[in-house]
Amino acid sequence: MGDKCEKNMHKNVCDLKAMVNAQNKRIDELIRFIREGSKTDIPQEMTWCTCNLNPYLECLNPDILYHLNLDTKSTDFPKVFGDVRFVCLGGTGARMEKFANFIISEIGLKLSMAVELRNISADGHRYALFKVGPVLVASHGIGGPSISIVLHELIKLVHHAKCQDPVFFRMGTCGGIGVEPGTLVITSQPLDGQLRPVYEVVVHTQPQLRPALLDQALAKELIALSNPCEDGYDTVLGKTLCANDFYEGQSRLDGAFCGYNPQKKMCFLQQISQMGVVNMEMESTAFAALTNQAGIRAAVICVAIINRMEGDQINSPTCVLKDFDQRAQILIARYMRKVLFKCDEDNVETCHCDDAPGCP
Ligand SMILES: O=P(O)(O)O[C@H]1O[C@H](CO)[C@@H](O)[C@H]1O
Ligand SMILES: O=c1cc[nH]c(=O)[nH]1
Repeated sequence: MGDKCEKNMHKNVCDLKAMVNAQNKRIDELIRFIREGSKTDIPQEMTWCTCNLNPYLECLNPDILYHLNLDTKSTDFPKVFGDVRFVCLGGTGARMEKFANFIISEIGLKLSMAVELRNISADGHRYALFKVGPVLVASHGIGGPSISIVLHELIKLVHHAKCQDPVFFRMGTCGGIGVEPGTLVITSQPLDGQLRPVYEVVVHTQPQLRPALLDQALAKELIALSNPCEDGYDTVLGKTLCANDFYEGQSRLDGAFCGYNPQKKMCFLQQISQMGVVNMEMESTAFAALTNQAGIRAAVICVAIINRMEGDQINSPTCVLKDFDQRAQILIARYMRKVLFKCDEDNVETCHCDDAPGCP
């Protein structure tokens, strides 16, 4: 009885503490708003501020990031992850491990020969997680629910680690809408299956529509880093349709079920193309909504592995798909070098690499 009472009291104290903290943060925000008023031209949703996060997090001691197999008691988050500046996500563990290896040389990081790249979350058996200096690399599986879970945990990770203004990327594959296979697509606006710029989360039976917003300046910065003549492929900016399914959800004719005909499919693809949609994939709305809610700058870069105007089946040879896979990685590496070494690709001699990790 005494124990139960104590537990209840502890919970009430925790709830009260969380409420007071949340209120204090709101008051701080209000004061800042009154002081700075319209001088502040940074949209609030694009400012990394932990005050947007769940106030109950402060009561968790330890906080267990179950799917990443990490907790704040056995890992010193600020020490291990505090230097993270980029968080890169993609569908599969194997692709993300390759990216982690690629980024080691791309950012001139010197890993001690004795230190092997290690999947930090291997024992969680859900997602892969690698750390390469200031770059955290994770897999997210397929679809909104899967990426949502790993994003909750990664956002908590960067929060607990006190990372400074981290930038998140989703790098993936997609079906192109009227673009050549191999084209790199940077998402300007993700749309859900109903063509709404939102991610729908059902809470207590009620659908909540969260704005699926990406950082437009970051998208433009990435486009500016592409070089179609040298790269040998196009990089385009456009809207992305985020489906909940690979087959019927993307109007394919090759799923196990299909309740429409080829004319209806083409009509749909043309309709979305006219709206400015250039590709389809399956995670961009969740990714944009969660990062936006946390005020984290984020971008989605996917390579088209098929032009859906011309077919449904992915029939490019594995070696071609491997080459396609590298394209988003190359662009993201350019961005990282630009940020870390403060240099333009065209003007390498003006680089300053004082705050770069293990700078050669
Ligand atoms: O290539 P990745 O990043 O895994 O993403 C795309 O590929 C999967 C479907 O094959 C979906 O998850 C889609 O979004
Ligand atoms: O057509 C495609 C290709 C990759 N990923 C998708 O979601 N759709």
